[in-house]
Amino acid sequence: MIRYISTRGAAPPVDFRAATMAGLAPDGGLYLPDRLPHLTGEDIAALAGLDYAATAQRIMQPFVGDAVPAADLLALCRTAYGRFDHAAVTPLIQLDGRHWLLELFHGPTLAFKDVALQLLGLLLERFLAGSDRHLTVIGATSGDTGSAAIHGLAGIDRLDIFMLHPRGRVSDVQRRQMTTVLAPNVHNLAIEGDFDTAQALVKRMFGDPDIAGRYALTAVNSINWARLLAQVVYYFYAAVRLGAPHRPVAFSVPTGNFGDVFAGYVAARMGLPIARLVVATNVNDVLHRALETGDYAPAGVVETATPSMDIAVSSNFERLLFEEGGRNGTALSDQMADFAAAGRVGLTPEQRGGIARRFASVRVDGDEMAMALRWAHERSGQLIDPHTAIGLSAAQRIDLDPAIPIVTLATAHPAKFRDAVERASGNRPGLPPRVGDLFAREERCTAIPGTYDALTRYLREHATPAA
Ligand SMILES: N[C@@H](CCOP(=O)(O)O)C(=O)O
Repeated sequence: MIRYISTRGAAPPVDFRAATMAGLAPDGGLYLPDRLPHLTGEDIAALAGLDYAATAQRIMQPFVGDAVPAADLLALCRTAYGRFDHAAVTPLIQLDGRHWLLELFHGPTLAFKDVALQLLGLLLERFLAGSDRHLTVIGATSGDTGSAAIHGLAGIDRLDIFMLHPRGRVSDVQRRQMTTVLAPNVHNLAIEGDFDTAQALVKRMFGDPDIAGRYALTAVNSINWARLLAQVVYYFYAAVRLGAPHRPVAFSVPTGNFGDVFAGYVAARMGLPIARLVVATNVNDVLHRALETGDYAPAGVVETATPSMDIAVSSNFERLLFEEGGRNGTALSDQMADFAAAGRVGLTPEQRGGIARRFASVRVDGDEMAMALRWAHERSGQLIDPHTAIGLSAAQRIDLDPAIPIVTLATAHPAKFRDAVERASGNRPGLPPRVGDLFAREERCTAIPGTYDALTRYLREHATPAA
């Protein structure tokens, strides 16, 4: 059975249930499976006959093991993906002979995060039902994770969620999707600072014995392995529909925290013929620079029309460094300590070589994003969101055999970023029926300074201790 090990090598291996409920490993590392199951060409071809929920169960079961029996996992997937308003759950849209969009935004909060967080909510609810524990979910969001997590976890018994977003730096739709959920277990905190301020505060809490010892903390950001696992599924689902295993497919992924594209890497390592994974960044380009130069050196973040990607420190890059560094927890732990001390770290030749075999990267600025957005609109009559346009622009510029189809992950519905879409295209997307009365709903949110003291004070006043 698959066990979960920490990238930092100093935490005991655990099963899927424990890894999911913990979020982050106790040594500060990120959980990864101790081995990846391999799918043969025949296994992959057999996925063609399955719908989305059945594909999800088939891909995830080896990772989940007996933490959830097969029939139950399938039922959870049917419930989670039954909440999407497209029969294909994640439909593929063709733009031209080569370019495709994989629409991941048909869930309750109109972003790809729903694919994982609808299921994660159900998994946490099930795991809690079989225990006498209370969980405190603590998360940081630049807009999409927060709304998807809140919609996945609102109302769950014995679970509270504290979601930090950078005040004034998320779109009005993103904010309201969070702050209009008034369930008593939901706490929205608007902090002074940017997403990295919020993410650093959250990570610090996990390493603080005073806090982590008092509350059973868990994470719903992509540092939680279960988030990524659910995202591996749509790479298989899309590639099979485009001819895998007989034809390789490339993916272009707009990314900030490296979670979504790392899920594609996992799919490739499991045997899916992925010709290339394109890391598409906006001008906050730490990932592009790391891939180009081998120097992982976060810099200050500037505000852009693609706020979900306005991130300096990319949490899941640690997972890639672990995988491509020979899965050596001690070496990775030293590398991360150097990173913490110097604020930058050099990749080893082994890491650079491994990464170059699977990934390419493109930095896309605001004008290039707007051009891709307009191109998609002219080509398909469809508005795309600015993050998707970053991915599409990168896909158009990548040097790849033209016979290989390239799928851009359409990570959010354009209505989530109405102002930016209108600025780029002159067209304002309407709000889909799902969120039609969003602007008439009451909001609840607490503004706090972006300091550890302010956050822990709030938590002590509002969270439930573990025992
Ligand atoms: N873009 C994200 C930032 C957090 O990413 P996650 O995938 O680690 O949850 C957001 O929308 O909040």
